Amino acid sequence: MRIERVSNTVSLKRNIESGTEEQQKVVLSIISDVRENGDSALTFYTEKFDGVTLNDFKVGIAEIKEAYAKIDESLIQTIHEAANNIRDFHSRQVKQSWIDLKNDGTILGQKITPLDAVGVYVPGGKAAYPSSVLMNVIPAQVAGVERIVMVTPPDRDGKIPAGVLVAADAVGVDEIYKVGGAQAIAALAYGTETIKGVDKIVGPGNIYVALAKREVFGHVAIDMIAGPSEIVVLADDTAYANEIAADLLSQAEHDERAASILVTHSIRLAEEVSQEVDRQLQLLPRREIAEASISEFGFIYVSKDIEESVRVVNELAPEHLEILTQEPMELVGKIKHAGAIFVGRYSTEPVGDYFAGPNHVLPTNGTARFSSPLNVDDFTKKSSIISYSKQALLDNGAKIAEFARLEGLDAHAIAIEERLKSM
Ligand SMILES: NC(=O)c1ccc[n+]([C@@H]2O[C@H](COP(=O)([O-])OP(=O)(O)OC[C@H]3O[C@@H](n4cnc5c(N)ncnc54)[C@H](O)[C@@H]3O)[C@@H](O)[C@H]2O)c1
Ligand SMILES: N[C@H](CO)Cc1c[nH]c[nH+]1
Ligand SMILES: [Zn+2]
Repeated sequence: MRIERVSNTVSLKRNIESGTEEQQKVVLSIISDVRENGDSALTFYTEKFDGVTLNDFKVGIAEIKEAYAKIDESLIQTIHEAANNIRDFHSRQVKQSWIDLKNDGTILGQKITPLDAVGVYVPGGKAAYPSSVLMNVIPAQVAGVERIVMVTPPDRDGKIPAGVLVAADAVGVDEIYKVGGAQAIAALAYGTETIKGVDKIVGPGNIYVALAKREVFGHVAIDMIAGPSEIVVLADDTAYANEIAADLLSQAEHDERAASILVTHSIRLAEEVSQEVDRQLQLLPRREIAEASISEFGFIYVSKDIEESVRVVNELAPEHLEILTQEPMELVGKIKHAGAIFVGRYSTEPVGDYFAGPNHVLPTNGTARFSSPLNVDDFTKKSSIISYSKQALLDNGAKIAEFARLEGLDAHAIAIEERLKSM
């Protein structure tokens, strides 16, 4: 793994969300085809990209039963346990509607309402992600969303991976369609004969999914454009090279464009981790993916001291940050930008991917500077409540009318003045 000794420009940005011109064209034409031809376009693109002809996209009870038969009972229990942890964590994010009664009788407030219908995209091309089912569905349920629709691409046998179906069933998703890619996003946004449209689409996916989400944004809401996984490890001399290497590779195996970075002021650790990464790489089943990711987007940044390490981490604004130093908790306050912060040796990143409770759908590509992990608020919206009292209008009406005239909006002012006349 490449070691860099202090460079001034550190960035994780990979500018992949815009895709190539060709990919943009493909996505636009898929979306317009689905808008025009509905289910028959879904059939066409499922044949073309997933290599299977489906007469019915909806997953039935028989398929779910079949899935259960393929998964060990202990694993089903683990899925339930993870779901409980995720539900517990997200329950703490729930915000209440509120009202404020002023002395003059005015009532101001904020009403929080769950979205009516949400579409969850579960990626299914290179790997199956039962954990992503839990991470996307549970916060929507906690928010109170009534209709949750899951879409995911079928395999060449026209099936959905058993783990994905079991996870969906474990949390009570009952509307599941075997369709993936840009065509699934278009169906969720605009609806087809089989799939009724939703209000918001969440969930990660490849470049076709990301471009399609960006394209339908405005007609429906989206959560974020989540790019390939990223991990930054901030470590000092007390950390273990073999553990850091394993953690770096845990994200590298997701995608050829994943980014795995170590930031440390220990040259000894940098050299040991570099060798360990090369050694452990050879043992991985998904070696080709991890190798491509490490060689193109992975590096070790050797800083002057721990302060510089912290500065570099904030500049990177990574999706995942692990702090592996002697007193890791002491550094947490200094981290301004990171999607999820894993503190100390026992908080290896996969603990968060699967089980601890916080969401694993996180901002990537430096967007942790201004955005947050997927959370319950993503599935609600707020309405303001204004109930002005007679006294409040008497006290403030003239000022408001004057303000309206500053904008040249006489009808606004008159709406106030008509009332003041009769008071
Ligand atoms: N951020 C997270 O929480 C998180 C979680 C899980 C996965 N991921 C990421 O999601 C991504 C999943 O990507 P994936 O490809 O494995 O699955 P995917 O489900 O996103 O994409 C598969 C679909 O892409 C479409 N497609 C493939 N080739 C195409 C082409 N040439 N033209 C048009 N459409 C085409 C097909 O319809 C196919 O069904 C990975 O980058 C992974 O790292 C992120
Ligand atoms: N690390 C991924 C998000 O970047 C999420 C995931 C799902 N399964 C394993 N990992
Ligand atoms: Zn992961």
